[in-house]
Parts: sequence; structure tokens; C-alpha cells
Amino acid sequence: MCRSSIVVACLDDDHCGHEKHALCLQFSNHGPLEPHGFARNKLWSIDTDPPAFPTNSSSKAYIDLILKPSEEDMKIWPHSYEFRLRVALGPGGDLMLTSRIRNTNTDGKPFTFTFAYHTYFSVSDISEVRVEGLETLDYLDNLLNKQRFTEQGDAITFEAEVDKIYLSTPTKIAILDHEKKRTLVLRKDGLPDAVVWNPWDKKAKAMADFGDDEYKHMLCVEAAAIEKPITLKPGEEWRGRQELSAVPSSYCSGQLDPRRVLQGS
Ligand SMILES: O=P(O)(O)OC[C@H]1O[C@H](O)[C@H](O)[C@@H](O)[C@@H]1O
Repeated sequence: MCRSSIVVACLDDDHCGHEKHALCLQFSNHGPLEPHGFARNKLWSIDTDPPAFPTNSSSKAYIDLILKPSEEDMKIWPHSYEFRLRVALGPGGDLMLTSRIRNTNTDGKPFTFTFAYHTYFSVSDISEVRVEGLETLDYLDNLLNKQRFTEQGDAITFEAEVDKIYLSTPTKIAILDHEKKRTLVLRKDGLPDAVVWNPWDKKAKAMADFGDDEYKHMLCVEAAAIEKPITLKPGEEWRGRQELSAVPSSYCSGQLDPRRVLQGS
């Protein structure tokens, strides 16, 4: 059995094992439930006989984790569902996360949810990092009551607390870290939004499970579906996929295809 907020993969050499620098999953929910939803605090089981991987995929290493509600869970959120998370590693070290959520209600009722892969990336120095792919997009600012603004034309850089939900984002977003000589590339499917979060100094100090200076070396970029919650009728299934790759710094800005860089084609 596994917790949903387990470290699925550690992307950081220095802080391996610290959840804040690892990859977490959240099944978010609007309404009277705990912040960020309940899925990350539940026990998951491993599917020992998972369906085969699509034959066109080069990945052979994967595990399927399953979350279904217990009777206790249904008292808090009265819906029946199956949540299948496939964690797969590609031959070049890419990490693929595929979530499938199916409404298994037998009472005919639909349910609605929001979703985010709550990914903490380790970076050398937050002040030197930039994010490409979100410029000129609209966003909701979580620090200003979710007011809607439009981002400027430049790549995103960081010099203060940020907590934004970018809307209608492209399928590829890049986090350029010159000092680490690497670019992290996030590819996604079925997840139109992207949360960008760094607590900066004051909030970091106020967070019990976060070191005072850790904000300098992390950045959350989260593939998400938040603005338009997903509604599933009984029998319907939703799928949301995120793929993470780290590519050497020879990777050029604007050239968002890590395979071309790695394979030199
Ligand atoms: O402490 P966590 O549960 O990991 O969440 C920390 C942060 O995550 C998100 O990205 C939210 O947008 C923030 O508002 C929140 O404070």
C-alpha cells in the first residue's frame, strides 16, 4: 500500500527524501474538504496485474496505483470512483504520470473535481530561474482573491512570492536553470491550467514543514485542471497526463523538444 503523497520520484540530488522537493499528486476538490483534497492522504493499493502499456510506447518500467473510496471515505465525499495512477519511467529517465479517474457511482449521480500534479522542482537559485511557455497568458492570482490578469510578454522570473493559476496553457512548459546547466521540460495532456508557486521568505518561515531558506531552491509548476472543474457521469472516465524530462543546458530557449536535444536530431 502507498500513500498518495508519497515521493513518486526525486528530482533533486541534494534533498532526496524531502517531500517538498519531490513529486506529489493531489486530487483537489472545491467545497468543505481539506485543502488540496483528500487523495494525497489516502492509502493506495498496487495493481499487481495492470493493463498492458500501449505498444507504441518505449516505456517498459511502470506501476499502477489504485485509489478507491472506503465506506468511511464515502461519509465525507459520497461518491464511488476508481482513480488509477500509472507511474512510468522512460529509457532516458523521463517520468510519465497518467491519471485516470472513473465515476463508478451506481446511484446515477455525477461528480465534479479539480486536479493538480503538485510538482516541486529543485532549482539552483530561484532568482536565476525562468519559466517559458506561460508568457502573455491570462492567470488567476491566488494572492489577490483569484483576480484575473494577463502576463507580460517576457519569460516568467521570480523576485517575490508567487501563487498563480495560468489558464489555457500550452502542452509544453520549460523551467530553465542555467546554474544547474539543465532545463526541466513539463509536457501535459488533458490539463489546461498550470499553477506556479513559490512561498518566498515570509510564507516559508510560517510553514511548519518547509525550511526558512528552502524557497530559494524550489519552484512548483503544476499541471492542473482548476478553472473548469471536471464533471463525470457514471461510467465516464477522465485522463490527465504529465511527463517530466531533464535536458542538458545546451537546450536552447524556445526549442521545446527534449528528444531532439537528447538525440541530436
Ligand atoms: O503545502 P502544500 O500542500 O504542498 O501546498 C502549498 C501550495 O501549493 C499550491 O501550489 C497552491 O497554489 C498554494 O496556494 C499552496 O500554498
